Amino acid sequence: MTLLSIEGVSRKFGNVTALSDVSIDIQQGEFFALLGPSGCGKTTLLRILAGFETPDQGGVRLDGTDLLKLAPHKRPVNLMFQSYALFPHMTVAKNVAYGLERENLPRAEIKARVGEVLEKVGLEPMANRRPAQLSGGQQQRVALARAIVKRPRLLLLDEPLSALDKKVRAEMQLELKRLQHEVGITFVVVTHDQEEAMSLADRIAVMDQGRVEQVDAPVTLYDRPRTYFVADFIGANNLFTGAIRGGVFSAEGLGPLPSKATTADGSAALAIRPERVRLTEPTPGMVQGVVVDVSFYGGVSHIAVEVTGLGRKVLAATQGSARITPGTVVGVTWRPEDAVLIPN
Ligand SMILES: Nc1ncnc2c1ncn2[C@@H]1O[C@H](COP(=O)(O)OP(=O)(O)OP(=O)(O)O)[C@@H](O)[C@H]1O
Repeated sequence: MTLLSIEGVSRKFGNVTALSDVSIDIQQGEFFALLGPSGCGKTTLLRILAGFETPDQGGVRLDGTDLLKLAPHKRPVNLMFQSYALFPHMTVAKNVAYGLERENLPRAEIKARVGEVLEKVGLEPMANRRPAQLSGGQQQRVALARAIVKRPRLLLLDEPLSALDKKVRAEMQLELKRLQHEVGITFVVVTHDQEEAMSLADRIAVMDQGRVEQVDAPVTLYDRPRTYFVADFIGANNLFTGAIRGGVFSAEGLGPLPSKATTADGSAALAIRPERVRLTEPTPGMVQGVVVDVSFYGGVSHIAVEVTGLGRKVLAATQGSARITPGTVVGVTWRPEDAVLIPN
């Protein structure tokens, strides 16, 4: 069931186009991510949903009602900020109760709801502490508790984990996912960190320069990128530009490459993941190159091959430590079905 419909939203600031005809449907109960490089417009879109920004064109519906007509505080939407914005002089419990107290709910109900939420985020034993007496990860949980205690239909999270160090961040990712499942609230998270988006979200909208490039599940974005930008942005990839003629893809400077062309003739790109690249004995007609670097990253090895005629390296990845040394001349190939063709 669609909860949120973003329909043809555009926004300009002077001559900068922050959003250009953005349309996205977000499902009830979904963990959704807006992912893209700095300046792609994701924060602007989040601010439009929260009500701090208005689009020049387009509409936004939540549960079928026009969200843009509602003032920010009237929207069944909560925004969790990057900086947690906790009140330093209030206890954890007070911080969480604050939003409910402002709604003048009965004391008993506030107490029950705060207790329930603190238990969910594992902070009950710390209910009487002040934010300064908590770790970064615990402060994060308070912020989250404060956002979900009001039971919004939609929770917006702006780079929620960027202030945490790597280890705490990994823990909080799992925690966020678990909590989202448990409370069943639809989450929309903004991030420029693709690993974070991939590990958290059910679906991701990849954005670039104010446009939505692709909306899909993480695995689909990885395996079947539909645009050059997505193929390049999500994970490591080897990309070749060229053209499809008569069902065969030929790369500029290299000639035909293994692929199964199902798309029409015309200019296109070919993407092949490093883990799909096979390095073999070179045979005539095969793409060839010289191994220039072998790096072991605990579990996987990355092998860089300077490809003849390309003036550029191709990256291969293998499990374990690679039994190949720099200077070796190799053939570079892959199974045709592993190559992704992206028409221009
Ligand atoms: N209030 C504003 N006035 C002028 N330009 C703005 C304003 N807000 C955003 N922009 C511009 O609009 C574009 C999109 O900005 P936005 O903050 O939405 O991007 P972002 O993807 O969230 O980037 P970041 O990850 O750096 O926050 C940028 O070029 C930005 O400079």
